[in-house]
Formats: sequence, structure tokens, C-alpha cells
Amino acid sequence: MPQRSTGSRRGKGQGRGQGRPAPRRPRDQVRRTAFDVLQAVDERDAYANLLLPSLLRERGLSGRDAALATELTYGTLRGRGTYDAVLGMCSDRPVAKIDQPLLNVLRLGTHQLLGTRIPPHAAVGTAVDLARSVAGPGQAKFANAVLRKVSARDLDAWLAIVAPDDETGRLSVVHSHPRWIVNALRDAVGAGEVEALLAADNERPRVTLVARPGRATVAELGGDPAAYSPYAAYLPEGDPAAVPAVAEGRAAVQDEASQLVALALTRAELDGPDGRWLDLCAGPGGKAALLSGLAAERGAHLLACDLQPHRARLVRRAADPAAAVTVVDGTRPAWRPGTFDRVLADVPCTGLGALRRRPEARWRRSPESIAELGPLQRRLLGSALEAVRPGGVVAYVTCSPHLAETRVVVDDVLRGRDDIERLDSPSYLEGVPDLGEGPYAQFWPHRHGTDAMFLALLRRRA
Ligand SMILES: C[S@@+](CC[C@H](N)C(=O)[O-])C[C@H]1O[C@@H](n2cnc3c(N)ncnc32)[C@H](O)[C@@H]1O
Repeated sequence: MPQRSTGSRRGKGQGRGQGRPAPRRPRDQVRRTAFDVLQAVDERDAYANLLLPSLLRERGLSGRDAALATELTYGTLRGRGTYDAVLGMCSDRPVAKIDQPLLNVLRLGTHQLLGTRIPPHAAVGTAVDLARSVAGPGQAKFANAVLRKVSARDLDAWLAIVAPDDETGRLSVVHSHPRWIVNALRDAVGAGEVEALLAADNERPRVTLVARPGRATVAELGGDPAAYSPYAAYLPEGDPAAVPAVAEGRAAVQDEASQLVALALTRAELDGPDGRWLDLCAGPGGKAALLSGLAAERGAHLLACDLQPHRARLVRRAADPAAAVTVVDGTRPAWRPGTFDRVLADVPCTGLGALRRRPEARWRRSPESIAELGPLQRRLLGSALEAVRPGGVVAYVTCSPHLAETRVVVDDVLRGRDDIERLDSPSYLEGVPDLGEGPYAQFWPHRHGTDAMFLALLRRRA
């Protein structure tokens, strides 16, 4: 079920009695900003985690206003499946027939009513104002009628009414995930844990920082040292950019499992040289920053690649200055086979393991996305295995636990090959419990408090 915010009780910018707004400036900037992000996500595939911070800056929203806009945006994106089911009961038009802008206003209003402690009169009043400004007076009346019906019950009471009887349907509506994702996650984690996983996907993730090796220390990060990564700390509250090491690029926000899968690659023992490391899909550079720092400490050298020039530029900014960064199609590499001692293939994937941080991915992705990504994932893994020398190690990584992106890809690529050994990945993540029985390792939000990262460590036989 969408997480109920413990945040603001106030109805921000209720507007009534506050005098006339300045011309051309929406009077409720907080909700207008959340609405604009919701629209951009739907209309032009924007990423909320990139667009929202820039809109907040542009509109001068900070402190409690920025926190409320963030809560409303993410809460509405997360809860959309649940809220649409409720709206379907409260509207005389099918949800699919409601125009997009008005539907997003209704979702935003429903989130405030069912997922926050904002007083109902403020939630409805501000939504009606917003409906008037984006869809006209007639639609404002409709929004008022619908949201008044929504406000008649709390979330639990609505769920008792709208949740379907079949288990997949119930999980889908109660935890606001499309059915196909419920099924895929059940296949990956098992029926006994899928509900805990879906619930964890709707929690706000704690902010985890990484102290980039050789450039910052965990003590500088200020928070509690993290449970598993020796380079991580949990930020208790506040803006990560206020941490000096983050502002200076010596530290960054990075999920702990993202750190650990890169670390596991560096921990696999090698026979022979260990000087040449490759990050095949490096953009925007989180793992390359960690690997390049460790490489520099060990006298090794990292080459970090990405297909996209703008992503490669982000890698350049994040990585240790000693690393080489280049634009390369990893499926048609420029190096000779067997050049590298360690290779990371952190391939493009659906991102279904990071739904806490990118809630819109669940609505944007489809089973077709899995089918579309599969050939590229296989080619990149094949290319990584070609790039590593006999005796060297490849880490195949996804930020998705979907079986068709994880073990099925690895098993397909290795089928019929006897030159590759599967290493026991969990044993390179000592101290992290419950990663599975091996040889692959799977992190889970509900078990580890991390993204659902997948790791396969593969050695090319000497
Ligand atoms: C999952 S992201 C990598 C995340 C990165 N390792 C990090 O930790 O920040 C996948 C990356 O692969 C890149 N990519 C896609 N196709 C590629 C190709 N054919 N060759 C190299 N990179 C590719 C994408 O541009 C994207 O930046």
C-alpha cells in the first residue's frame, strides 16, 4: 500500500484569503511543481529524479516547500496504481477516458487525501484550483465531485473495496505495481516474500553516501557507517550536497548494493597480472568512480566506456583523474580480445530493482522492454567475456531482479561454453546475509535495504 507520509500536516498554499497572486505565477507553486513533473513523466518520458530538483531550483522552492513538493511527486508516482483503482470507483468516467492533465490532478489530490496528513479540505481545495488552472472551470467541478467521494473513506477502507479477489490483482492494487511486475517479482523472490518486497518498493529509501576511495573517508560523510560497504554511510537527514565531500565530488550518493557489486569484482582473486580494468557501460559513473579509486590504490588502471557521449562526460566528472574515459559501443569494442584482467558489465536494464528511487519506471516499463533489452544484454556480456584475459574475471550486473535480465541472460550466454567458470558471488560479499544460494548474488530492498542489484561473477578459465 502506498506509504502514508508522516510529513507536513499543513495544506500548503491553500490560497483562500491569501490575496491575489502575482500575475502569471501559479499561486500554489508546490503542487504546481509536483503536477508539472507528473505531466512531464507521462508526456515526454522525463525522469522525476532529474526534473524535480531542477524545477525546485528554478522556482526557488527550498526547505519545507521543496520537501512537500518532493513528497507529493514521489508519493503520487508510487501510489498511482492504487489511486487509479480508487478514482475508478469515484468517477462516472472510466479512468482511461479522463484527460491526462486532469487525471494527474486527481491522482495528486487522491495522494494527499489517502497518503498524507494534509487536511481533506486543503487537499480538495488545492486540487480543484489546480484543475481549474490546467483544465478549466468545468473540469474543476468534476474534480471537486470526484475528490469529495475519495475523501469519504481512508486508504484501508478503500483498499477493502477496490482490491480484487485474486492474489496477483490484490497485490497489484494494494501495493501499486502493474500485474506483470507482481508476477515477475514473485518468480524472482518467491511467493512467500513478494508482498514484503512490493511494500519495500514503496518506502522512501534512506540516503546512502559513498566515500570515493583515496579521495574521502567514511568519517567525513557524517552519518552512521553503513551495514555492509566499508565505503558507505547513511545520511540521517538533510541535503547530501551540504556534505562538503559530496559538494567537492570526493563523495556521492550511491546505493550500497551498487557499491558492493563493484567491490566484489575487485575482491575476486586473480592468477597473474592485475593492472587493466574495464568498465564497459560506465555512465553516469557511480561504479567507475569507486573502481577507479581502488584501481589507483592498487597500481591498476581503469578504462571506463559508454555509448553515449553525455553519459561519458558524467563519468569523466565522477571518476578518479587517472582513469581513462571514452565513448565506445561496447558491443563493437576497439581493444583486442583478452586485454583486461577485470571487467564490469553493468548493462542497461529495466531498473525494476530501483523502484524506490525511480517510481515511474514501473508504469513506463512493459514486458516488451524486457524483450527489447535482452539481445543487448547478451551482446554486452559476450563482449565482456571476450575482453577479459584467460584467468580474468567479469562481473555481470543489473539493477533489476527480473529473471529474464539476470540468470537467464547469463545462462544463455554461457550455454555450450566450457571456458567460463561461475564464481560463488555471495562469498565475495562477506558479511552480507541472504544473497541467495549462489553462484549468483541478488540484493533485495526488503532484506538489505538496498536496490535489488544482481551480480554474476564469471572467470574465464586459464
Ligand atoms: C546501467 S547503466 C550503467 C550504470 C553505471 N555503471 C554506474 O554505476 O553509474 C548502463 C549504461 O550503459 C550504456 N550503454 C548502453 N548501450 C551501450 C553499449 N552498446 N556500449 C556501451 N555502453 C552502453 C548506457 O548509456 C548507460 O549509461
